[in-house]
This record gives sequence, structure tokens and C-alpha cells, in this order.
Amino acid sequence: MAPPTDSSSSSASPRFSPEEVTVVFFLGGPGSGKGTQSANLVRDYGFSHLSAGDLLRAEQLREGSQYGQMIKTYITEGKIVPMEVTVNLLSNAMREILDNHPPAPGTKARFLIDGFPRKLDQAVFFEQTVCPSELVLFLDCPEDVMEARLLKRGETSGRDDDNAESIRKRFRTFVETSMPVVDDFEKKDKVVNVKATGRVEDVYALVKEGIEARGLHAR
Ligand SMILES: Nc1ncnc2c1ncn2[C@@H]1O[C@H](COP(=O)(O)OP(=O)(O)OP(=O)(O)O)[C@@H](O)[C@H]1O
Ligand SMILES: O=c1ccn([C@@H]2O[C@H](COP(=O)(O)O)[C@@H](O)[C@H]2O)c(=O)[nH]1
Repeated sequence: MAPPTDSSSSSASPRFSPEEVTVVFFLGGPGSGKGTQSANLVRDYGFSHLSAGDLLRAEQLREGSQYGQMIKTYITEGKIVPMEVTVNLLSNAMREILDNHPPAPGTKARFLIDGFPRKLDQAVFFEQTVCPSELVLFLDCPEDVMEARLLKRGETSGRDDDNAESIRKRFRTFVETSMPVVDDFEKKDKVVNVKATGRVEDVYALVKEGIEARGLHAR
């Protein structure tokens, strides 16, 4: 992985300005459907989708990565990888997308950041050093529904953490560490809260309604 850029210093200004990019954080418990709904949002709203979990899994597998074993352990235990690693991966992925696919003149690039921030310090660090977020989309789903979805996904996903024991740990981390992030953004009136128990297309209809009400329109 490239070494941290200047933006990793908390005294630096953000690497990207909100005039240049729109960042939407996409949160929800494990198995709430973030990845599934992200595909719809990419298709209709012109987002670039960045999944923090996918970036970490790719880094884990990258030959020569100094973080590979550490990431594997954190993921299997359902714990949150130290934020500098994740924020650096996200920030570098954003730079690469902007360089390779610059937005059309007069438009801002849109980034849907899936499964991040999972911890309050990550949220603060990202917004200070990478870019402030515009909105937080939150999929609200009970654990029994998420557990059934994840166990089913685990039959084919090959993921180290789609098993009963890791799922239980991920749920605990979500409640104890990630829900406070959602609560904090709620206080700032930045959260679009969507009930995610219905069929994929019904959840997507609610997602669209919620973000359109906040002024984010299809493109
Ligand atoms: N509304 C839905 N109804 C039924 N199954 C769903 C629904 N949404 C997603 N799924 C299925 O549930 C599983 C988990 O969905 P998905 O991978 O989108 O969740 P996620 O929130 O991204 O999970 P994680 O955070 O663990 O990566 C997938 O197998 C997906 O096909
Ligand atoms: O910001 C993040 C996001 C994810 N992780 C770790 O990855 C796994 C899997 O994440 P998914 O979003 O479900 O793909 C998660 O349980 C964490 O261990 C992280 O550390 N930081």
C-alpha cells in the first residue's frame, strides 16, 4: 500500500473539497443489504462505490502487504481495523477514480462509501483529512433477519466472517461501536433511515425516496 499522504495529518485540510466531490456514507448492520442496494445506487445516481470491507479484503490478499495477516485477524474477529489503514485505502481509491474517471464538467463526483465509518474516531479522521460527508444512508434491519441473510450468503461467499461465530462478533461490534456513529450523525441531522426488511426492490424504493427528499437526484 502507498505510504500515508500528507492528508493523514489531522492538521492538514481535507484532501478533497465538498465543492469537488459528494460523499455519502452507507451504514447498516452486517447483512442489512448495503452491497445489494449500492449496485442500484451506482446504476441510477452515478455513484462510484467504495466498500471499506472490499478494500480491506483486497489489501489482505495483496502480495507483499504488511497488513495482510493483521487484516485477516481483525475481519475474522469482527473487529475494526486501525483507522489509518482503512482511511488511506479509501482516500487513495478516491484519488484513483477521480484521476481515471473525472466527473463531467459542471458536475461533482459522487462517492458511496459502504460500511464506513464503523467507529467514531474513523468518522472524525475521515472528515478532517479526506472529505466531509453530505449524507449518511442507514439500513435498519433486525439481527434475526441479518443473520439468516449472512448464513445463506456464507454458503457461497467464501468470506472468512460469514459463519455463526464471526457473525455474532460482528453484531456485537456493530451495536457497541458502529451504532454510536449513526447516533452521532443523527444529532447532526445527516441520516436517512430506511427500514431494510422488505424485498430488495421495496427497500430500494425507500432508499430513493429518502435520498431524493435530501436533494440527491438521479443522473
Ligand atoms: N432485501 C433483501 N431481502 C433478502 N435478501 C437480501 C436483501 N438485501 C440483501 N439480501 C441478501 O442478503 C445478503 C447480504 O446482503 P449484502 O451483501 O448486500 O449486505 P451488506 O450489508 O453489504 O453485508 P456486509 O456488511 O456483511 O458486507 C446477500 O446474500 C444479499 O443477496
Ligand atoms: O471501516 C471498516 C470496514 C470494515 N472493517 C472490517 O471488515 C469487515 C467486513 O466488512 P464488510 O463491510 O462487512 O464487508 C468488518 O467486520 C471489519 O472487521 C473494518 O475494520 N473497518
